[in-house]
Amino acid sequence: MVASVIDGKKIANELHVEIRAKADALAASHGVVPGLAVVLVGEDPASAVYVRNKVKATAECGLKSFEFKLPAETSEAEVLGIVERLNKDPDVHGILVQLPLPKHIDSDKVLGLIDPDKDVDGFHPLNAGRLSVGLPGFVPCTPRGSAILIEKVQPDLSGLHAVVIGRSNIVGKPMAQLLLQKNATVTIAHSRTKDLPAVCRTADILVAAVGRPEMVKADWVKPGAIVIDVGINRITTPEGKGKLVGDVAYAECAEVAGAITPVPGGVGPMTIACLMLNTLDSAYRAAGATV
Ligand SMILES: Nc1nc(=O)c2c([nH]1)NC[C@@H]1CN(c3ccc(C(=O)N[C@@H](CCC(=O)O)C(=O)O)cc3)C=[N+]21
Repeated sequence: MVASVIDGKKIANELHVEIRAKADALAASHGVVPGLAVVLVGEDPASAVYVRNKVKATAECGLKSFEFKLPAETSEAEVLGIVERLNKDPDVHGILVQLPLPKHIDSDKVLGLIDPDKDVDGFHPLNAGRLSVGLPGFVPCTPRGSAILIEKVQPDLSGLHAVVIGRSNIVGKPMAQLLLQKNATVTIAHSRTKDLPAVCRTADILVAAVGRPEMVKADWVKPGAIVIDVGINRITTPEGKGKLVGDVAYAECAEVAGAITPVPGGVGPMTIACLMLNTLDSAYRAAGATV
């Protein structure tokens, strides 16, 4: 079997068009332009692309973008102060504090201070709790984007087994919650899972979110399975060139899977589209308008 390629970039661009229309409608009806504030502390080379793509997407979607680029030695108190200001700013509907933060800053403290109603990353414990009990709230962007991709291929997950490799608060856990909400039978696997390849082979839907380049091999994949690759790893090829690869050995797994996301061009662009979507939702809620 040769897998169909799930084109995350195309689906993300289609979402941008829909978001643009809804943002323009909100501006016309309520005079409100959805605003996203991004706080960056220090220089993380991997985040440069992310920030660039985010700025491009906000423009495409007709959203306002507020950038706060702070030096690595910025104190925790200063970052907390900025978050407090953004919490109060009516032009800001979404706040994203880019992770990882420098070691001298307690990220739990910073994330916990973000107004849950502006927490477009969905990282605040209140939003994590809302997701786990099925209340409306912000869903983290990467799992939300991955769920949209899965739905395009397979709208009905009841009776299907989903295996999520990775148990992070940012991807693995919320991904599992979303799949459960959609009636999949869900296994969360991780580094201590016994015979991980065998567990993965039972998956109708396999989501890899571990941050290990090309860890998932062809013989881990059930023939016909949907494979979602959340990993974005920068590696150096034997020829000394930089290259972006996922957590899935793409070429060999594409020969076994039914559908698979590429890296780049898969989950990454969907993460950004969902950040736009969460910001749009937030602005609609703040304006008391219905999407
Ligand atoms: N508070 C917070 N929220 C985040 O969501 C967050 C974060 N911190 N810190 C950094 C990571 C990383 N991340 C990416 C999202 C999209 C692409 C992306 O668009 N990738 C494209 C292009 C990749 C490329 O060409 O380098 C793709 O996969 O096709 C990459 C990386 C979000 N993160």
